[in-house]
Amino acid sequence: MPLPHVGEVLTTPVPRPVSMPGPTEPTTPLTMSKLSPIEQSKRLAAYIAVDKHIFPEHKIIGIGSGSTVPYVVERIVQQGKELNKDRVFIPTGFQSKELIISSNLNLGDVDQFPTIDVTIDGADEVDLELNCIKGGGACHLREKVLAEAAKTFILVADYRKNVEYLGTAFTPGVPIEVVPFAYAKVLQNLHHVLGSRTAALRMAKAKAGPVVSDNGNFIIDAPFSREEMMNPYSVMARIKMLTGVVEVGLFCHMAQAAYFGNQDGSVTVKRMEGSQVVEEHITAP
Ligand SMILES: O=C[C@H](O)[C@H](O)[C@H](O)COP(=O)(O)O
Repeated sequence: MPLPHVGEVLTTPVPRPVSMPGPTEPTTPLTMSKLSPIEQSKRLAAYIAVDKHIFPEHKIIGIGSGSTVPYVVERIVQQGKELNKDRVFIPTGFQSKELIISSNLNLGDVDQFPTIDVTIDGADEVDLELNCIKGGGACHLREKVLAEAAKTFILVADYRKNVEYLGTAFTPGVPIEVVPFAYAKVLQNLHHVLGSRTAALRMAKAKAGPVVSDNGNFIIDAPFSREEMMNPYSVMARIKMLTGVVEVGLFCHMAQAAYFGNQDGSVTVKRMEGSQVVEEHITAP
């Protein structure tokens, strides 16, 4: 599949649920669909990230979680059955597992494939150095394993997630997965030792009691000050030292690039070039 160039008009079939068969679809400019502006920007970021990073030689592909990732899978499906028949897709949780199955893609797991060619995932926020907060959907343990397993780890998001410092727009705090029997002690340590005074157990919305992750664990959301979040690696390391913590939703120095769909139909790309992050804009009218 040819890569889009800066300024190129991207055209694509009108989106439909990936599992829904249909006649040959008309080609419509990406930004002229019936999706809301936010959904359009998510889709734009996802499509360009797939076009730029998922090549025919990539056979083991990690699929992240969240509301942007369905567009990643949609674009992968558009690469065609011939390319996808020899590929294996590794999910980061229940949602992406269902997505892979319903898209008729081959499902695998990271214990069979501990080395992944490319993982593409969403993010709750991404900072200037490509550090990010993940775990707004409680999937960050598996997501981090798949990010580490990947030769290339790519983030996709809409423009609201593109920030200077983590914790700017995503305010619930750092998601922390903890083993259930240790949650009260971890909370106490967060409040009194690490100074996250409002850290709280994440409660379920349509169930009495706490959110339970795909791994059977609880989630704590722990806010930290702007000053502390300017050094997310240090925050992550201190949380990770607390006994009972399984994983922290701060991904530091892991992503090679992040794609943000903008409201004007362009995509902002931040990518590592050596040890520097460079930024460019791709226009997809
Ligand atoms: O646990 C959830 C994941 O880290 C998601 O990738 C993250 O919350 C972003 O999701 P969305 O694309 O829906 O904003």
